[in-house]
Amino acid sequence: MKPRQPNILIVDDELQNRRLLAVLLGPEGYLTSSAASGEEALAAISTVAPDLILLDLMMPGIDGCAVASILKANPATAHIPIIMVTALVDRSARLAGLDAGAEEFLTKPVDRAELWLRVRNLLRLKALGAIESHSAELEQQVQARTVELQRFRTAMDATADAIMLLSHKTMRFVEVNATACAMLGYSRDELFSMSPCALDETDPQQLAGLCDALIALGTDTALSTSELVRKDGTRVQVDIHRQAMRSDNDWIIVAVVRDITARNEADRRLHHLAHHDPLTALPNRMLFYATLKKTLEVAIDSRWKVAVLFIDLDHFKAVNDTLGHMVGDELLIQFSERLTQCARIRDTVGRLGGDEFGVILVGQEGQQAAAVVAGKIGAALRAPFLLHGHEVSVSASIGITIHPDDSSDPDTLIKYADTAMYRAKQAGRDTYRFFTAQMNADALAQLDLESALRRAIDQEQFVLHYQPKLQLSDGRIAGVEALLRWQRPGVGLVPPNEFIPLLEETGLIVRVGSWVIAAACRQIAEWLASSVGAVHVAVNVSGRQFIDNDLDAEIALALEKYGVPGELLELELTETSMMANTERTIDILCKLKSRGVQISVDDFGTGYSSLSYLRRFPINKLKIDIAFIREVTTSPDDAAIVRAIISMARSLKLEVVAEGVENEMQLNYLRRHQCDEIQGFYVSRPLTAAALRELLACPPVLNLSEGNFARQVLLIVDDDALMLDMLADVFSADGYDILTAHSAADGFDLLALHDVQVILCDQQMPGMNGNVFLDIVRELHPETIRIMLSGQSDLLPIMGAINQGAVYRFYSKPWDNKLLRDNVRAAFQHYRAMQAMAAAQRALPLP
Ligand SMILES: Nc1nc2c(ncn2[C@@H]2O[C@H](COP(=O)(O)OP(=O)(O)OP(=O)(O)O)[C@@H](O)[C@H]2O)c(=O)[nH]1
Repeated sequence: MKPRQPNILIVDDELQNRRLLAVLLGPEGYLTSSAASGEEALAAISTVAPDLILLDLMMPGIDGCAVASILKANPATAHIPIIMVTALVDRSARLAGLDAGAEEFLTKPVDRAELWLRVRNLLRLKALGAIESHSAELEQQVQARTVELQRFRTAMDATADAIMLLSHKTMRFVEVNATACAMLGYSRDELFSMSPCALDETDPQQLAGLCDALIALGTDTALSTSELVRKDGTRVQVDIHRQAMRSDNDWIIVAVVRDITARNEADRRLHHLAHHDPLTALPNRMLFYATLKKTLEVAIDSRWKVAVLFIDLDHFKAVNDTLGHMVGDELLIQFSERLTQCARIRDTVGRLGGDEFGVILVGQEGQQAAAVVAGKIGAALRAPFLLHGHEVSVSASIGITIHPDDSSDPDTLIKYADTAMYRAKQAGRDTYRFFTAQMNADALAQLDLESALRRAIDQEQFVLHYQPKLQLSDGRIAGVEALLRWQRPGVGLVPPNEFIPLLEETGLIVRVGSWVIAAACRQIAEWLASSVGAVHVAVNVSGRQFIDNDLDAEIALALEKYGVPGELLELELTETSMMANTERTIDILCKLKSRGVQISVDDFGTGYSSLSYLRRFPINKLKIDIAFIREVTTSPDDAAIVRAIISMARSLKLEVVAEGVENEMQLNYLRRHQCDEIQGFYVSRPLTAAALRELLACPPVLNLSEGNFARQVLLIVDDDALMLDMLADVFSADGYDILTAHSAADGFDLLALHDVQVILCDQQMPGMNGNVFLDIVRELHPETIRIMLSGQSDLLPIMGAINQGAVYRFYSKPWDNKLLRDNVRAAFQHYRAMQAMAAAQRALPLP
């Protein structure tokens, strides 16, 4: 290649000089151009930069020094060598030229040889400088590239994904990052030297095909999920993004490889969590349902039977309430383990929610197998559970449905099993029930009843009936309890036990409860304004009314609306509803009490209340549950409970009302034991408002025999009528009220009716003998003095009775009249002494 001819710019204001210099340089192979002034020179240089400038020092306008200064100050022109040409010989002019940046000087007239020499040398020097700066530039570029490469490597190595660059031409890796080495267990060099096919067990042809497809894709990325083999033979699951990139005359396949083991594991765990119950690890309702659906599909094809067991723990809430949720949780865990052991491997056990579990049984037998498993579950629960140091026994109620007998639809089967479980609960729990068509009909009837109840609320089909309560101190009506009745169109009056549980269950009780409060207040106001006057009305409130409603505000509103004083309204709530939400209930009750509203605890004795617990509630009354009143005159246990409740109420300064009193015996017994009020059929059945008005206008006169301790009442019990007469004769002169009974049963009735103090009883009686009778009397009427008369020589049973405290004295027949009379007199004295002592103790202040 021919070297480029250097281009020299001659700047001089004298044409002669310019021509001369051009002539001198031409033969040496230089190209020349010229400028007649400094301004012209600067303009020319800005267009084409010359390789060298011959610059006249003295010029009009911009002189040589100024031109040199301008050029050297500009980085684009600073490298152009300048030879200053001057006629001046003085030193100061040369220095000014050098200061301005000129490299050389030539003196006019110019010597040809000197000119060539200077020009050549300067051009050489310039070329040398250019090379140096070029190589410095190259060096800089290489350094920058190295830094860039290093940065790229570092970035690649710092990437969590493996990055592998594959040459299409050589089918070898040309670059891999540290993550790739760590992921696969190979060093960089090992990866460079091996075939990529070894990593995913493809063959070279497959790999080539893959690369060709990528190249055809252009700039698009392809994603695939695959498994790579590590150096140690283990496998790693990966997502690979691949892209082909042009590189000179080759293609580089860039593969970004992500280890998805952790993600797959997280997906698996998430899937497990979504389908399993975290507490017991059993399939949850969703998976249980899906499994049942699949099982049914297979069963329909293969004519198998499928049984669904719906299992609900009995009284599980009590475990939570008494021992806490942690213990409840532990019970659910241990229960699920026992349940799983009752099923076979092919069966499915799941937790449907709360304390509800399900089992799917598949097989030929259906009903039989289901009964066996239900029995096994019942048996597995017999052994108590040890829960955080507490021994707890539980049972379960189980409902069973069978495909194809009951249904082949998963939803329906579960629903029917639930219905059957409910029946098992109703049958007393700890048992199982198969679903029957009747249950279905009942369930539908239940639904029907529910919608009828909703209509009843909207159409105000409810009425209140009123049952009076009698004050035992004076026999007057103390107040009434308002009882809800449903006048169902086309049906008549529906008994409360047929609809109140459903009102509770559906939550409708809150709306109905509000209606009851308003209706009771309206009725009180109506009576107040009439001749009837003030009547205390008690209404029942459900626990849900405390939770779902602002009960205090609601009652305040009703009292105000009807202008009723709070004192005439009483709320009855059960122990169980008080226990449910203690703090809120106490708060609301305190507010109500401050309005004068009376509070009584209904069905007392059936819940779990303790004395200390009761003290926290602002209550006025306890209502003893009917269950204890029914046999209060014959059952020592019931009598003991009733007496204990009355004495507890006394100590807490609460009034006591007995529910369900049906006869005179119960009335007298309760009266003698200081019960304040009674309610029950013996007083009156529940009445309509109109009937009650009549009753209040003309109150019943009840026979309330006077409790007079001055009277001395002696009860003589003997099945032999002659003996009875003889004994009555013996005491006729002693001034006692003598009662005679021919049997133990008669004796109980008389004891309930009268304030008997001393009992004389024959030992040998048909039915209940004297020993048993007096033993029961000891518990029913512990204050009585009991004397046994016996014609038998066997003293053992009598001694036993004396030792147990049932018998105070014993006499054998025939008796000595005087001795017997003396002893009976002593017995009455003993009775009086005991009563005086008990009264003195009662008078002591409470500890
Ligand atoms: N500890 C605990 N309790 C739960 C859990 N899930 C629900 N419960 C409670 O389980 C109880 C279920 O009560 P129910 O089945 O309605 O009533 P029950 O006391 O078992 O009475 P019956 O079923 O009528 O015999 C409720 O008190 C729930 O608060 C749980 O995961 N852990």
